[in-house]
Amino acid sequence: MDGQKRIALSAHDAAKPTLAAWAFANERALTAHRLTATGNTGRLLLAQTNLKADCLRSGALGGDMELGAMIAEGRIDLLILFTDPLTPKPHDLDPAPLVRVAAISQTVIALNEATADFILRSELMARPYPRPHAPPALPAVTQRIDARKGLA
Ligand SMILES: O=C(CO)COP(=O)(O)O
Repeated sequence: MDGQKRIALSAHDAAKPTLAAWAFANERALTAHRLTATGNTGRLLLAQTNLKADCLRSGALGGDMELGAMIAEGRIDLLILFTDPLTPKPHDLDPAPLVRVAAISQTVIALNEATADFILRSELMARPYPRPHAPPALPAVTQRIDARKGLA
C-alpha cells in the first residue's frame, strides 16, 4: 500500500447518515486518499461533502460484488463499511462476502465509526505499508484443485 490509500466506503441505509457525517467531519484527512463508494453511499457523499469519489453500482444492484472483486484483486487498501445490525433487511447477508474477502486479502476494514476513527488517525495512513501475504491455501483445498486439473 502506498502513502495514498485506496479507500472504499459503503453503508447500509440506516447507517448512511452516520457515514456521511463521519466523512464530512474527516474531509481533510480523506482528501489525501483515493475514494471509491457503492452507488447510493457515493452519491450521498458527493452531495453532502466536498469529497470526490468513484461511484460503483448501487450495492443492491451489484455494487457490492464490484467492490468485492476490487478487494479480491488488491485494488482497495481500506474498506469502511458501516452496517446496521439492528434492522432486518432483504440484503442482510451482503456484507458477509466483503468481510470475508477483506480478511483474506489483508485489507484494512472498519465496520463502525470508532474503528474508522482509529484507522484514519493511524500513522500508517500516510506511509507505504507492505501488505502481509494472504494465508496459503489449505492443503486439502490445494489437493482438490490439483486433482480437478489432473495434476495429482
Ligand atoms: O449495499 C450496500 C452495503 O452492503 C450499500 O450500497 P449502496 O451504497 O448503493 O446503498
